[in-house]
Amino acid sequence: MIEVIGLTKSYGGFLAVDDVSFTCQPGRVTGFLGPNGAGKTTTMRVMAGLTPATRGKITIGGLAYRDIPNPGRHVGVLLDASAQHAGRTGREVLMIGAKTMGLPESRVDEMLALVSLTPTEAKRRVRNYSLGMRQRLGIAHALLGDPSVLVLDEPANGLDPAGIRWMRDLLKQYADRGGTVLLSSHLLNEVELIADEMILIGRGKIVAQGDKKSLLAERDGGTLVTAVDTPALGSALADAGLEVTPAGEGLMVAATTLQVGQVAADRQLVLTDLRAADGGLENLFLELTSDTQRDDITQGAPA
Ligand SMILES: Nc1ncnc2c1ncn2[C@@H]1O[C@H](COP(=O)(O)OP(=O)(O)OP(=O)(O)O)[C@@H](O)[C@H]1O
Repeated sequence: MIEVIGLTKSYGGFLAVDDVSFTCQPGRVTGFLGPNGAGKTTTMRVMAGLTPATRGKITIGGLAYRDIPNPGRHVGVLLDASAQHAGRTGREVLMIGAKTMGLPESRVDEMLALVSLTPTEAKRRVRNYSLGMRQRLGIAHALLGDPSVLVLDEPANGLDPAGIRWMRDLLKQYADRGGTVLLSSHLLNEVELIADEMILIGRGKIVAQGDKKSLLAERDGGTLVTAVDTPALGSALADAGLEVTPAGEGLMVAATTLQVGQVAADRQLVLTDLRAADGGLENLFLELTSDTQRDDITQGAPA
């Protein structure tokens, strides 16, 4: 379990992360979402002991990262896939990791196979890797010590659609086996299918958090409906006391799909479309972060 407790990180007078608290549970994939510069990487850097917190703390399994013995055996971290030594081969990168953690060479081969880096690719120097290959190598490195917690910053960056699906399946299976996963992204649709829990951050502050279903359910979505005779349906819905507004070809109704379908059935009106207007997570994300976007450069300048 990862616990972030009242984390604040300032650079000079600039607050990059402002009193952030959340928990990542075992068996769940937690998506850490926010626009560019929201504070995701900063939070993860504190998590991995790379930068000290100004206030508050982060514990993993009850301990600060720096206090975990042989941390790679407990926490797999991928913060910047391009941060590897460019002159080393992929295999060498993993071999050094394995030696540091006291793992056998066979573990390196297992991980290379897991992330689909071929023996020929593994012998190539990292400087000649594509971004997608670097991400795969980074994921292999994070998984090397068979940790129970994974912290991944923008792991889908540079992966092609098949690669994104592969990663999604890998992380889901990892969580299904009881692992804790925290992954960040500034692109919602990338994590929408992976994450069970969502932490939305904007301008260093958490703007929403919870499981994906309840985040969506909290919204006053309404129903989008279209009929063969849409004007007749509009009158029927208004007669039933429901609030109706035109929306494209159809109508937006402040009611559930069941209520709308019932009115249509009572009047024997044929529907061509009936769906909950949840707006998708992308809209939720834009809505929740709209007033926390870094569009004010005078506030965005670190001291
Ligand atoms: N070492 C530093 N010194 C000064 N400011 C910093 C430093 N590191 C990060 N910041 C600032 O803190 C803010 C948050 O940055 P961070 O990298 O955590 O954002 P992010 O959410 O990961 O964004 P992105 O999606 O673009 O990666 C930014 O305004 C950034 O410029």
